[in-house]
Amino acid sequence: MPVSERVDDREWSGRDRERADGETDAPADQLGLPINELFYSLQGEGTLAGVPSVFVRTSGCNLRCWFCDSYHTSWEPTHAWLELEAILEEIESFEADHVVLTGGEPLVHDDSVALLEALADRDYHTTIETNGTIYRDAPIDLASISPKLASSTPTAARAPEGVDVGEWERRHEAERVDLETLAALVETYDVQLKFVVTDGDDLPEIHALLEALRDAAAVPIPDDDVLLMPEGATRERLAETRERVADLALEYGFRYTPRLHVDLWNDAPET
Ligand SMILES: C[S@@+](CC[C@H](N)C(=O)[O-])C[C@H]1O[C@@H](n2cnc3c(N)ncnc32)[C@H](O)[C@@H]1O
Ligand SMILES: Nc1nc2[nH]cc(C(=O)O)c2c(=O)[nH]1
Ligand code: SF4
Ligand SMILES: [Mg+2]
Repeated sequence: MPVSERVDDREWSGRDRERADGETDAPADQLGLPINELFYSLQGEGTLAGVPSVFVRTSGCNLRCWFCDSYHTSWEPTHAWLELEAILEEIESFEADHVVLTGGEPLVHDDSVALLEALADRDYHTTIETNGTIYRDAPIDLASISPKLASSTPTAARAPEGVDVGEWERRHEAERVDLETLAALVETYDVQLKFVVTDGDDLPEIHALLEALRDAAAVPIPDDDVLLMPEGATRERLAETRERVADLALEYGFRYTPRLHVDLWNDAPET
């Protein structure tokens, strides 16, 4: 049965809820993670686009992008809490060399490190999809960092349908960029910086962020590691944004990344 269809049989304790918001982690006595879905697909984004990979999607995020294409890991987190051994068993049931750990924000969870260590022991290539606000020391082959721009911040006028953004406008805005953390990530790991772009208004902020990060980091950050990704969780929306974003990549000399999985399977779960 797909993990996303399993019902978490534990009560939603206060602690679970906190964890889903990304503030605490799993019970100290068991290694495990809140898993929203676990599936086999083609990497749809970034420099490894097209590579068959197992995706492990943790639940819970410290941010709330208005456009989040994984609503059930951020705005309304749902999950089955799986022990590490069960997660590894499920991963190993697929024929894949690549594992992508994503979320939600996978780095809010202490046990993401234990999972990455277990995957490295088994010789998997690991990619982590992260918003770049949390640093952890772990065996990561590619840190796929997607720093969040001002255009991601939820407001009363720009929120998922039926959602009251409440304190999240302030909280998201306060936490979405942490230069020191970004610098530590780029100094430690092979990285790609994957910006979600809607239109040309996003470019000055990308340039300013890159300039500040290049000042803060002790390693060079070539433009080749900077990718512009069109905003859009559906084929319909991508049809509006992708050509504009491709033109911006050409104009400014950054890479463009498609969202292959959206082209192929639209917004279907487990793709
Ligand atoms: C759901 S996030 C999970 C990982 C992490 N929280 C992050 O934001 O990088 C996975 C990727 O999808 C991107 N993403 C989310 N919603 C999107 C949308 N509507 N259009 C384009 N990219 C989106 C994120 O920027 C990130 O690169
Ligand atoms: N196919 C596919 N590729 C992806 N690359 C990053 C994803 C993510 O949600 O982090 C993702 C995803 O959800 N599906
Ligand atoms: S940081 Fe990632 S998971 Fe969190 S709300 Fe934004 S896109 Fe969604
Ligand atoms: Mg996705």
